[in-house]
Amino acid sequence: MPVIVEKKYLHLSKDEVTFTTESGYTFDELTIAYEVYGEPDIYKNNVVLVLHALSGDSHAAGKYREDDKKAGWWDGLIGPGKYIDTNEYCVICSNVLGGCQGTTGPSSINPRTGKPYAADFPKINIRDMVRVQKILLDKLGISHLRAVIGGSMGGMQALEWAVTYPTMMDKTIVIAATPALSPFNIAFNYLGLSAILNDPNWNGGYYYESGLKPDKGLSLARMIGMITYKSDELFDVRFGREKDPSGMFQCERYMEHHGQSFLQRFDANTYVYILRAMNEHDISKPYGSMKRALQRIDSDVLVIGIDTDIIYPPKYLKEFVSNLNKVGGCAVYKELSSIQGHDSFLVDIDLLGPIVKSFIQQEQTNREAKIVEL
Ligand SMILES: CC(=O)SCCNC(=O)CCNC(=O)[C@H](O)C(C)(C)COP(=O)(O)OP(=O)(O)OC[C@H]1O[C@@H](n2cnc3c(N)ncnc32)[C@H](O)[C@@H]1OP(=O)(O)O
Ligand SMILES: N[C@@H](CCO)C(=O)O
Repeated sequence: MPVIVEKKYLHLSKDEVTFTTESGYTFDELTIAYEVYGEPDIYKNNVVLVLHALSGDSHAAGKYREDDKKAGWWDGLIGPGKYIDTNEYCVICSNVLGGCQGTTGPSSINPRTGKPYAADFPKINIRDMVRVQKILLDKLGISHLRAVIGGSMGGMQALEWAVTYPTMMDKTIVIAATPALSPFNIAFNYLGLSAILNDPNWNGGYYYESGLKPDKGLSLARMIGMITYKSDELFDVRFGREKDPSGMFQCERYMEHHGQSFLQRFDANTYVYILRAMNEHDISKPYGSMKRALQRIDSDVLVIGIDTDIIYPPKYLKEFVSNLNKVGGCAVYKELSSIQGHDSFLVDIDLLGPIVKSFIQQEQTNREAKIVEL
């Protein structure tokens, strides 16, 4: 029997919104889409905040209806008796600011114009996303987190959480992400951005009312992204050089499928805003140096790399762990060995799950003892 879950919305009206982006825009209204799995304990001390990646959403686990074709994107990890056991923990996941799955984003109606924000949506960054999640937790009365966890852009948010609100969580789990986005990733993102921005229907982002969407650009951007989330070995094993009856390579069909199906669930403006937010990701920015940013981290940190990840190679993740420990942090590195590439964290749940489970359950390091040791 699937766990039936409900998507909820926190709507903040003009009188209630106090959120200003780092770029200086104050929203007149804000909606945050979120889901909750499990129950908070009486002290609300068992909450795990899950942060989604680029194309994810608040639907991390369960099904909305029994006959849904698919469950949430981390359903293998989260649920009763699963690695993040919702009999023990209360898991919360929300759609990011700028998203297109219920939280205010470029396709939402701008109350100042009565039309979608489109390119009038303000510039956002990963810290803005995190500050909006903090508003949600405040409204839910949650002031302490057992853990924050996320992969890829979710890992960037987890890091920002650890630096921005360092005493709020016991544990931070960062999967396949780095403290600042690498130039290699920025270059790949440039291809995705170029695909959308050069689509004849782009119209500077103001395409909602024309009925003509920049679908070609968005599907090309997704296909470019998909290659970076996989691995050479995976494609070799899965598709080889096989063709379908029409003469198309299976790997080409696969790309085509993902490019087309993305159009059913994603908005081109959200893609552009989120890629730009990822490009700016750098936890050191508000603090003047990486060392100062790392010194703020107070939680135990688990960093998980993937040996075949071409966009977040393990060497950067190990370097981050080493730098954090050098400034008195308490970080460990674990690696998944998988042919799945970057997407391993979404696919290899039985490799990832035991590592996550034991880390969340472990006692938090005694920080006072640590300070004395230093
Ligand atoms: C952390 C986050 O929040 S991310 C949110 C989750 N992300 C997504 O849902 C994004 C879309 N999905 C994906 O990227 C992947 O499905 C993952 C990463 C979630 C899982 O990866 P995998 O289990 O390897 O799935 P895979 O990459 O094979 O994709 C399966 C799809 O490809 C299709 N497919 C597989 N082989 C072929 C082929 N030769 N030709 C055409 N289509 C193919 C399948 O029919 C299936 O289609 P469907 O998704 O429409 O049902
Ligand atoms: N494949 C995942 C991870 C990207 O980093 C996604 O689409 O969000």
